[in-house]
Amino acid sequence: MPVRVGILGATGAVGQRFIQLLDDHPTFELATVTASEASAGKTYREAAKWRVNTQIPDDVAEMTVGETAPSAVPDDVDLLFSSLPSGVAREVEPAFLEAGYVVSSNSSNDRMAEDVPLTIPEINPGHLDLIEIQRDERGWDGALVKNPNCSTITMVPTLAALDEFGLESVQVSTLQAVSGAGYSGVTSMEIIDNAIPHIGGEEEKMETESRKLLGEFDGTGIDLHGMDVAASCNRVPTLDGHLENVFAETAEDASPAEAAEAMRASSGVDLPSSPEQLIHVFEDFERPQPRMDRGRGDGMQISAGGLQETTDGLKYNCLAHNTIRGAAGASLLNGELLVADGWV
Ligand SMILES: NC(=O)C1=CN([C@@H]2O[C@H](COP(=O)(O)OP(=O)(O)OC[C@H]3O[C@@H](n4cnc5c(N)ncnc54)[C@H](OP(=O)(O)O)[C@@H]3O)[C@@H](O)[C@H]2O)C=CC1
Ligand SMILES: N[C@@H](CC(=O)OP(=O)(O)O)C(=O)O
Repeated sequence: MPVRVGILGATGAVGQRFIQLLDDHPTFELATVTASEASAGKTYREAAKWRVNTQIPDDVAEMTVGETAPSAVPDDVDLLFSSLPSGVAREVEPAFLEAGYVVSSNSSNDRMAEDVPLTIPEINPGHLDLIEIQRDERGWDGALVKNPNCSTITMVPTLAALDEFGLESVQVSTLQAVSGAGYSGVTSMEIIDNAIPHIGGEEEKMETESRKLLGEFDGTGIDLHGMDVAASCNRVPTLDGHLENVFAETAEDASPAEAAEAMRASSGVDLPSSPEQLIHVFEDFERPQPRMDRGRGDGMQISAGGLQETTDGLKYNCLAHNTIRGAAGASLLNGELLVADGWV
């Protein structure tokens, strides 16, 4: 039996990626789409300014967009994906949880809440057990699970691999694609022939979310990883794919070859959207590059390269597709884990 799913905020940039990724999904069947009051009542084709590089699936194009309220979602929908602006999500997600829905959300609100799992299925699937605590504390039957920020999720799988040598500190500088800011986020006059050395809130997200993702669940909560993380975030004129330069210090010395081996050993998990190998490591120092490598593993694989020793540790580059592995694909994969683990 397929799992019937819905998308909250389905007309937006990330919502469109959800629709693309759900087309022909082996277990999920898209049953409902919601957006703002301005879109509700229109067909999806009328409401969405479609920007993804595949056609709108015919059945979705003719769906009527619903209001983003539990009363507008059919009772037989088992799982909701949320790609609402975070201010909106903060207000409306609780209503869905109180109504008993399981929500896999990409929006940044509540990612650091103590009772909300922030998960990457290949890295910290056990954190889903926080749902029991969440339900006890909040008194709802639903469940809220978040995926991390797109820049955080690009780096964390590589850090998880290096943690076998005892991660102590990480510095990272990002080169983030314009799609991360949304379709109207930066104007062409701002970004062409330019780079912007600030993305509001992004550095703090990388510094905090990475410690939660690599933290230990002790049965009552998450003990944050003890590493220090410092991030510097930059917007550059690429369309999709965040490239990051990472400097890492570990307690035990790791050579570039040992670090590459640890990264290559990071495997995917047995879920439809997980790649077979989580991290592809290039020997070629000119890779990874956004245009050439963001599509690896259908946009779900992390790429790394340029591994070298520094006086204090290692440096390397990593890359991921920010709207697939960094957004819709990450939520979808969390949804697959929720089903596999029996939460849906
Ligand atoms: N763009 C990206 O690459 C990434 C985005 N994110 C996060 O994902 C979320 C969505 O981003 P993105 O898709 O770019 O945003 P968009 O602005 O493109 O889309 C927002 C969606 O939410 C709906 N919406 C807006 N206001 C309301 C409201 N008051 N009530 C109900 N629905 C509403 C919109 O509907 P309508 O069309 O009717 O206005 C639309 O469907 C954000 O939290 C963002 O920070 C995370 C990682 C990457
Ligand atoms: N801030 C990210 C995209 C984003 O919306 O992140 P978050 O999911 O943390 O809100 C970027 O600009 O590339």
